[in-house]
Amino acid sequence: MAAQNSDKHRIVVIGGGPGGYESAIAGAQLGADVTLIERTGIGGSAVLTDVVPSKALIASAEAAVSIQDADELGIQFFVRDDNEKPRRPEIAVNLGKLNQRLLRLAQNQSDDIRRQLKDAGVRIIEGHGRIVADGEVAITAGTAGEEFDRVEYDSLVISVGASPRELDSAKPDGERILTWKQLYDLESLPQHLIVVGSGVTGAEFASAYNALGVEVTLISSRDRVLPGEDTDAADVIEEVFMRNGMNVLSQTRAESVVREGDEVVATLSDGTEVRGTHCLMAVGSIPNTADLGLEKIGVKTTDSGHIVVNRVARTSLPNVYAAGDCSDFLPLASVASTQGRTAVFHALGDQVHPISRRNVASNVFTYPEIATVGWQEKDVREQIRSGRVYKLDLAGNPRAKMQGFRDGFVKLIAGNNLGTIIGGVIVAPRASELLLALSIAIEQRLTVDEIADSWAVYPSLSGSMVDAARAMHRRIE
Ligand SMILES: Cc1cc2nc3c(=O)[nH]c(=O)nc-3n(C[C@H](O)[C@H](O)[C@H](O)COP(=O)(O)OP(=O)(O)OC[C@H]3O[C@@H](n4cnc5c(N)ncnc54)[C@H](O)[C@@H]3O)c2cc1C
Ligand SMILES: NC(=O)c1ccc[n+]([C@@H]2O[C@H](COP(=O)([O-])OP(=O)(O)OC[C@H]3O[C@@H](n4cnc5c(N)ncnc54)[C@H](O)[C@@H]3O)[C@@H](O)[C@H]2O)c1
Repeated sequence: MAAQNSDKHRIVVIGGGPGGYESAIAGAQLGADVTLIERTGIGGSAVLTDVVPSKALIASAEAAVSIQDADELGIQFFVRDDNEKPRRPEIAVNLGKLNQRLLRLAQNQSDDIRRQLKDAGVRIIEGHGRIVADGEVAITAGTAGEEFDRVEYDSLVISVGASPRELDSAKPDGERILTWKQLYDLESLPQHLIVVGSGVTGAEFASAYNALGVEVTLISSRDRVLPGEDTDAADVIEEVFMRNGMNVLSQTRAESVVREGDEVVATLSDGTEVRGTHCLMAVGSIPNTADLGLEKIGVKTTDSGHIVVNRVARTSLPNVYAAGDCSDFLPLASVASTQGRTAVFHALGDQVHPISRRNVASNVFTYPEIATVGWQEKDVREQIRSGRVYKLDLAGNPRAKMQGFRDGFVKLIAGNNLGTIIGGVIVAPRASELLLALSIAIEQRLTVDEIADSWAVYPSLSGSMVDAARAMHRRIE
């Protein structure tokens, strides 16, 4: 049994991703005795295989886009041949080097988090945690290995994340048929990448590989890509994808994906075959809750295996919390860490702000990006929330023109009466950096007139938010 200090509140955290490490650090900060159990690597999938490497890949893709777009801004690249004649240079993507950089970044971040946990006084145990009784977790070497330790808890935080969903008819082989975690093993760019699934994961990778010069076919089971996003925003992204030569196949499912030598063959629901050199399966995730012993203590889960939590991340048991992708809240790294902190504050009797699903900000890192917060136009149209909507295209924004940005918009959603901002969508390069103003407006219940009276720099993309707010002004009767 690990040496715990039973004079203190003992918190055990299973899983070392954003949900887990944030809760562990918060617990230690508040004076608890904290043990964190992690079976793969500190930082979790978020740091090691999902958020960090994918966003670093997207940074490289953005560099490639800047090179492609430079010509329009009058910047040309050339080399002189032996006769001093200018020629266009070849631009090559060294995927091996690029991937090494991403993995190095991920490992550095994991090391930083481990240091933070150690400095905070968190006990880290490497192994697979499994609940054996109310108040007790056993640790084994790997999922099927020998038990080598036990820890006791007053409060338990489960933050075990999720794993890529696999289809029996399209099993990843790690070489040609890949999950997003296996993409980083590629040494050179695929000639033709088939992406199955046009949710956020599929769309982000399709966008990035397309920008890196890869032929991409995106198989989307819905009417349009990104079915969960604002429809105007999804339309912009689909249009940009197609303009950039991506083959988008909508309203069709990949029934199977198999390997034929150096090719992969995806068979669609109508029997059509799509041939490529590689296939990325991006068909969603399943929570890692199956082999955790939840049934031993009666923690309630949904049919999909997600742990049911309330707004302070508490499960059906008063001393058990769940944070992140294994819970039935939103699968975002930012949400996981907020849930983790909230859980521990609640367990230790500190001040708690229950999380409001509606106010969570999110971003799709395609090119351009889609940043979203608050109520959406769909909610207004379906009369779930009353309000009015105004959309202003970026094409008229002076800064956008200067920078050569053609695609995108700002959409504000405001209450009918006072014009209080209740939601918004920004589609623009780096929209993620512009969204905070809208998040603050929503949290602080600012009105369109208060945004309209705020100063934006001229020229700036954020000026479009002020312009949209001005257009929404109504005379107060
Ligand atoms: C490709 C991709 C890109 C993404 N990009 C973004 C983004 O840009 N922004 C954003 O906000 N979100 C993004 N997400 C979502 C984000 O990755 C998740 O929401 C986040 O990882 C959730 O954190 P977590 O702590 O719940 O789980 P994880 O990060 O998955 O960590 C869980 C950890 O628990 C460990 N574990 C599991 N079971 C056990 C056990 N029994 N014992 C011990 N350890 C265990 C695992 O090894 C893992 O390390 C992305 C997701 C994907 C797939
Ligand atoms: N930038 C970010 O913050 C970011 C990035 C990636 C993921 N995420 C998080 O992860 C969540 C999950 O996103 P996701 O894209 O991984 O999964 P998802 O479940 O949202 O999307 C998977 C898509 O694949 C489709 N699909 C399933 N089987 C198919 C088949 N056989 N053929 C064709 N299509 C098929 C589904 O209809 C669905 O639209 C997101 O909601 C988001 O919260 C966030």
